[in-house]
Amino acid sequence: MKLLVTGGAGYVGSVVAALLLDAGHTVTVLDDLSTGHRDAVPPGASLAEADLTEAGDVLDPSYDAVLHFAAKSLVSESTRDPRPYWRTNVSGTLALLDAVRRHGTGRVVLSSTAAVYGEPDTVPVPETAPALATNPYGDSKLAADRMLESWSAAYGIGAVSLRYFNVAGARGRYGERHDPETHLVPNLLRVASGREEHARIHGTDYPTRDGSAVRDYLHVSDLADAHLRALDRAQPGTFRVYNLGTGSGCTVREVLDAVRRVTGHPVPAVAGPRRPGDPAVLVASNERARHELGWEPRSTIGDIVADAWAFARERGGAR
Ligand SMILES: NC(=O)c1ccc[n+]([C@@H]2O[C@H](COP(=O)([O-])OP(=O)(O)OC[C@H]3O[C@@H](n4cnc5c(N)ncnc54)[C@H](O)[C@@H]3O)[C@@H](O)[C@H]2O)c1
Ligand SMILES: O=c1ccn([C@@H]2O[C@H](COP(=O)(O)OP(=O)(O)O[C@H]3O[C@H](CO)[C@H](O)[C@H](O)[C@H]3O)[C@@H](O)[C@H]2O)c(=O)[nH]1
Repeated sequence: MKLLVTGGAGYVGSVVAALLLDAGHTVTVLDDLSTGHRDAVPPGASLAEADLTEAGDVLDPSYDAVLHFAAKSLVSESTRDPRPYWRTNVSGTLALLDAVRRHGTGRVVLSSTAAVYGEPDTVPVPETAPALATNPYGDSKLAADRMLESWSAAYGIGAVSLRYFNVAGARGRYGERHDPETHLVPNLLRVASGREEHARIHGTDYPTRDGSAVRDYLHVSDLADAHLRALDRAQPGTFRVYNLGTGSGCTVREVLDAVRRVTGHPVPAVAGPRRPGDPAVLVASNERARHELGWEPRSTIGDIVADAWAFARERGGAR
């Protein structure tokens, strides 16, 4: 297939773009390089350095599908300064979907997020859980999700929304390079590599087995595999949502233990207050993705940390 990958210079988009190329697809990356990196675009893909609002100039009728990763995605930043979130995640998605309609692109796969569920009552969280986002990031991603649903119903697009839980790990030379970095695994590895003195545990008074928050950490390679399956199964005029996670969670302290074990470094950590807006427990129910996509996540938290550590060392971040 001929594919447009928005956000393909970013973390998840670059991993998926590399896998799509390996599978024999033709890939154009549309990215403004605001949080992505030119050298993260896999060789073999062409780069259109453009804003999402310029998607109409990049897409043309020869494309079979769009995989849409480009977004602003930091929860706390979205609370402090929501405008870029509505602009990129909603206006940008609208411009992209306008281009999709105009050029008759048949399929769209959207990166969505567990943040659309806010603080869910039911854990593991099924796709049928109420979407009650609790911050502008989640609200804006939910709006994009609903936009795509309406596009599918009205214009016959085969559409899939993949709601990721916590993505981590690396695939070879493709991994997480955010600045600032807020995610747990790369933050812990910065301490292991001697670039930071100590890690921070955001909250130790959650009602969980050790008091720290529980998340469902999914290897980025398992996540990428789900995209190829979703792309393959998208049916004209159908919109389908899938939660993507392993179905079980780790506490922050358990991830810290995995990092100490894998790296062999002590990784000192200090306990701090909860980060505002963080739910206690977020774990995916992945039954729908297993049954309908034939998807099975394979990696453990140990594999995730080992691959992220190899990536960090390759980039010269280790002592
Ligand atoms: N990383 C996670 O844990 C996680 C979890 C849930 C959902 N997601 C979703 O996955 C997607 C990718 O996340 P990521 O972690 O790879 O983020 P990232 O910041 O690494 O990648 C986003 C990419 O989009 C590009 N971009 C941003 N705004 C743009 C614009 N207006 N026009 C063109 N390009 C633009 C950036 O330059 C970057 O390359 C996002 O949609 C995010 O909401 C990520
Ligand atoms: O240095 C750190 C970083 C994180 N945490 C904790 O570790 C857990 C995971 O935090 P991350 O920042 O790695 O990930 P989030 O769960 O906050 O965010 C992820 O899940 C969200 C859904 O709620 C969004 O989808 C978002 O894009 C995605 O990165 C949280 O309990 C957080 O408080 C720490 O204790 N110390």
